[in-house]
Amino acid sequence: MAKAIEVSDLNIYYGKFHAVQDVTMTIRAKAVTAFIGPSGCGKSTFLRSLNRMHEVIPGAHVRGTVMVDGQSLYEPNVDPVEVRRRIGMVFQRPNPFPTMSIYDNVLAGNKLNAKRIKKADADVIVEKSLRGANLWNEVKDRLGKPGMGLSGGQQQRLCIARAIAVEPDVLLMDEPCSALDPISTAAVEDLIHELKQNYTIAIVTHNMQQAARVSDDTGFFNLKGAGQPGHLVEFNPTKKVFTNPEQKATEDYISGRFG
Ligand SMILES: Nc1ncnc2c1ncn2[C@@H]1O[C@H](COP(=O)(O)OP(=O)(O)OP(=O)(O)O)[C@@H](O)[C@H]1O
Repeated sequence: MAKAIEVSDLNIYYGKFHAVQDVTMTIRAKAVTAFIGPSGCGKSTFLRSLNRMHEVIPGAHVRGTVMVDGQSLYEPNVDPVEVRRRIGMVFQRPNPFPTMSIYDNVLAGNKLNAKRIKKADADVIVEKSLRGANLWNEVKDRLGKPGMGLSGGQQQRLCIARAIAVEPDVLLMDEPCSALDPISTAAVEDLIHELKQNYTIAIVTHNMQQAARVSDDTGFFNLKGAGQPGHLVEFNPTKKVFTNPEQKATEDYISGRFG
């Protein structure tokens, strides 16, 4: 079930380095939220803090709160592994498990999270997830073949199938199309559009046309200067950000005057 994420006064650190400062926003359920901004402003760091992926780096920590469905993700009694199941992630480079079949790739997350899954149940999950990722028709006759044998765009949709197979509440995507050709990019963008009917989606993208095409809300992050933390300059409906931004810095960025 799609859930909203409420972020309040979030500060993110790598050891002593303050990477992201004071972010407050609501990421709406069943909508796509894009994060844009120049390199190094903390978009990926912020995205990874939303499912506690950030803290796998030694010394990385946050101050502030991230609430999903009324529960704070950073409370001491919350299991980060469970958080990452509920809030899935798709990365820049498609990363199917190279030795696994397409079928087993889809189930990889389920097998990590559960005990044994009956074959009949597994078949249902695989078909549903591949259909959800718009990949079923292309792979249904070769489910036993390696995931690595697919094209880059198909591999990325396989990774999306793997992410949705565990039925998360939220999908985080970190530049999911940056390694893809335009046709595969269009397929993934279409898929994002369909997935938002059931999921809350947050996406980091360098491509402003992509943010404008796929997202409902956009957050523009910026840096005050080298060595300074990134911060959220503007968070508004995408239409507003791209046609009538509130902040001059946003307008400068989207019109290509810097970044
Ligand atoms: N593992 C890490 N250890 C220490 N500092 C890091 C680490 N990862 C990122 N940083 C620093 O945190 C800041 C934000 O980086 P981040 O990758 O989140 O930015 P970004 O906006 O996603 O950049 P890009 O668009 O280039 O991917 C940068 O100063 C970066 O050098």
